[in-house]
Amino acid sequence: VSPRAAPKSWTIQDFDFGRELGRGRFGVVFLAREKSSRKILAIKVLAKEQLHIGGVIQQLKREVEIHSRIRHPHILPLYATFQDESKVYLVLKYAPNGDLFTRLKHAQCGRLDERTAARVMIQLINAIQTCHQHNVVHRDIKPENILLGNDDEVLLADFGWSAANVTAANRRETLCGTLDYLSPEMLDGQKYDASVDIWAIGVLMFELLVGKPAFESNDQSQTSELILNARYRIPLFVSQSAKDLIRRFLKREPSQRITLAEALEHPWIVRNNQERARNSPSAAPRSTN
Ligand SMILES: COCCOc1ccc2cc1OCC(=O)N(C)CCCNCc1c[nH]c3ncnc(c13)N2
Repeated sequence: VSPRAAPKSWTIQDFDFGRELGRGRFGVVFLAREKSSRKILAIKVLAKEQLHIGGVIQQLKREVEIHSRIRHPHILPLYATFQDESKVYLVLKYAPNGDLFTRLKHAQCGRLDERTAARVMIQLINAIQTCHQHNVVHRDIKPENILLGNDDEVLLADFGWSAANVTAANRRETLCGTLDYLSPEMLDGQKYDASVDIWAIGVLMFELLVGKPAFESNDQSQTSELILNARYRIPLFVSQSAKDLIRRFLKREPSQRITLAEALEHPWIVRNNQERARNSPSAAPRSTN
């Protein structure tokens, strides 16, 4: 029996690099084409020096191990990794419609209509449910990490934080970004579990429908205060059904939060994801007026 071919290890010579797609905490993502297959891809380039300073080498190893293990239609596939003396390269599927953060920024009044938001939510909930079934807590659900493939299919990226059991303290320091998605229990350094992702999904749902995160304010201590008291206001233009679901995600007490399975049954999700029956014989006769 011929020995199993060892998976080919790539070098940067195997790729033509294109434009920069975006910058994350520790890396830059480029559009790229693999030379022999001419396949279009995304390559995230991480500087070892930065990773070492950030003390996230172990985390990245765990991220890669998780990412190559979990396959799901709404989780961005990680095809391969390779490195040279100063960089680590992640070879990923290319999401041609960018990320949700950019999409929101350019959307009409910075928010999505309820039907579009519900279609994003159902895919995201399914992706997070799969992570939880693999005992992985994502921990960094936010619009920048939600990519859009063809016809707005959701592709969840960056399990960068899923590895660490970072305590809230050093997470706050290392988290140069926003506190907006942190759950109350993470903020006040209590032990936490997968329900931190359910909280974050609630913050995301609020942001898709309102155009800004639920606890946004002009300084971090005010944001922390609002999160710790689960204090937020949903504007009047949000439907009652959507309001109800947001409230069930954003319960201060983790054990009281709606489960992902229950969320998939919520009327707001079900109603907004029903394929509109188009003149199919079973469709109820449309009123003629
Ligand atoms: C440890 O890292 C694990 C992998 O993390 C990522 C893989 C791929 C990513 C983004 C990832 O993390 C988040 C991040 O780097 N940004 C927020 C900046 C770039 C935003 N995406 C831009 C983008 C547009 N079309 C894309 N097609 C595929 N991947 C993309 C993008 N980005």
